[in-house]
Amino acid sequence: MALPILNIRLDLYAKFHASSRSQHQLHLRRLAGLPRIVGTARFFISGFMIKEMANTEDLKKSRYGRVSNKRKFNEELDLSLGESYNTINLILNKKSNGKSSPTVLNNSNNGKRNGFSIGDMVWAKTGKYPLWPGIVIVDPVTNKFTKNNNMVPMLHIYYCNDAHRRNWIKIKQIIKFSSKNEILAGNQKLAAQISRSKLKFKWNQAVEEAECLAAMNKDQRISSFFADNISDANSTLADKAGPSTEQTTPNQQPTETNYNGDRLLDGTNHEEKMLIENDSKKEDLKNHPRYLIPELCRQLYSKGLVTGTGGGISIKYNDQIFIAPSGVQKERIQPDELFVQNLDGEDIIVPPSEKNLSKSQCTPIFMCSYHERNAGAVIHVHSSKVVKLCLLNPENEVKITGLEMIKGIFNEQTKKFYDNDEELIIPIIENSKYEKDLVDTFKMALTKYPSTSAVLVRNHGMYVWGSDWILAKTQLECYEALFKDTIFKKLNKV
Ligand SMILES: CSC[C@@H](O)[C@@H](O)C(=O)COP(=O)(O)O
Ligand SMILES: [Zn+2]
Repeated sequence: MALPILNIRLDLYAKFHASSRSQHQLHLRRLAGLPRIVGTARFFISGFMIKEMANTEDLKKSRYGRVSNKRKFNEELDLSLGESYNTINLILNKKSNGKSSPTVLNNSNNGKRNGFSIGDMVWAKTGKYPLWPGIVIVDPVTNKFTKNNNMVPMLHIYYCNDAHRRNWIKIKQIIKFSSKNEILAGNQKLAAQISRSKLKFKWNQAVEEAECLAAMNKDQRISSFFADNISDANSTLADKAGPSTEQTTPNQQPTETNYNGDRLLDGTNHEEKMLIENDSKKEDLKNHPRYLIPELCRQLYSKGLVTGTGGGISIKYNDQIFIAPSGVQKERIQPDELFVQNLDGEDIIVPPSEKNLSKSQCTPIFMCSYHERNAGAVIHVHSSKVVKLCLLNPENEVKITGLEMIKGIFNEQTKKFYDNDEELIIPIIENSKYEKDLVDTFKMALTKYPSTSAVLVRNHGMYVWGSDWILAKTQLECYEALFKDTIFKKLNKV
């Protein structure tokens, strides 16, 4: 089984890349050759998966209320809360409520639709499946928990004991959750359907899970639900499909008949299909800044670029600016420790108050990059290569020629990547006591060097940005390689 799974994953990954049309990715393939780039990113993604798989063991041991893997617990919880901000109008108190969850700062209405709101336990009826328990949670793709489909109100439901599956359901097919005894007592048809259903065992487990979840408050419920379902997603691939298999992907809704045969039209069998769906959902989640920032910080730390609490990252996501906390070990950042603000600098979500965190001191520079350069992500690193290069280069700019990696740098003025025979000029600004005091000279450098995608700060490090986090990261890698070779050239006068 290991090989087919691996192939499906690599295939998914290849599809992900093939569908990417962004200019810089095409360019990078040209620059470095597809295998190398794919290899690097594959390493990144497979590393993530290996970690997830390793975590699964811990999670499996602990169903309900017994979350043994705190990191995964928090990641899942925080993502749902973070993403919910845009549209759900969730009221959460600005003050600490004593729970470890990020605080959504929003004072709009009560976020109910036909009496349902995020975190509500429900019974949902879909297709031929028996009434199935689930939770109302936002769709991670659209950030909404409710929508209209041809004027018909729908809710987005995640199902219990169904491998983290979800779909949109008409509200008229949903009722408030009640216990197993109550629902069966009032519904003889359901009792009969369950007794002869192949899904009987799975349904009973789902109900058991739902009853445990129903006893929790909404925050605990959502986090516990995701913690358990991650383990399910990895451990029950051979299970029969549950209720969500009719329309597991919001935009593309497979019909029931897709799942009736052993082998589907695209050549995959039922188990493979389930695996692909699970993986593609994880793909959505992995590209969320709540996952990306901690993950990228760990990678940068391992390269010595954000050590001793220095450096940081910010990513823009649907006009929300995610920012790492200040003065913490950057390789240990948890998803709930991120700050989220809008482009005007107003806080949207802040970490739990008991964590006593403050926003990165680099925030003014991050914001400057968003406003002045329409960046999608900004990375600040304390690069020893930058420090050395600035020592060897007292001018207020560094010029680099004749190196292949120049092709990985995007010229912000021409909107094209450099060619390797072009001269790359990167501005250097002087360091200051506080990061915020760099803003004026940083801005001046942006004006003076409209082509640049990085600013070096003497004796300190650099800021590098890109239209998205991938370009910010790959340019950082190219700059680091260029600086290493330029230092060598300067030292050896070649
Ligand atoms: C080692 S202290 C470094 C800080 O002064 C600053 O330069 C920095 O890069 C990190 O700022 P932070 O506020 O932790 O995000
Ligand atoms: Zn710094």
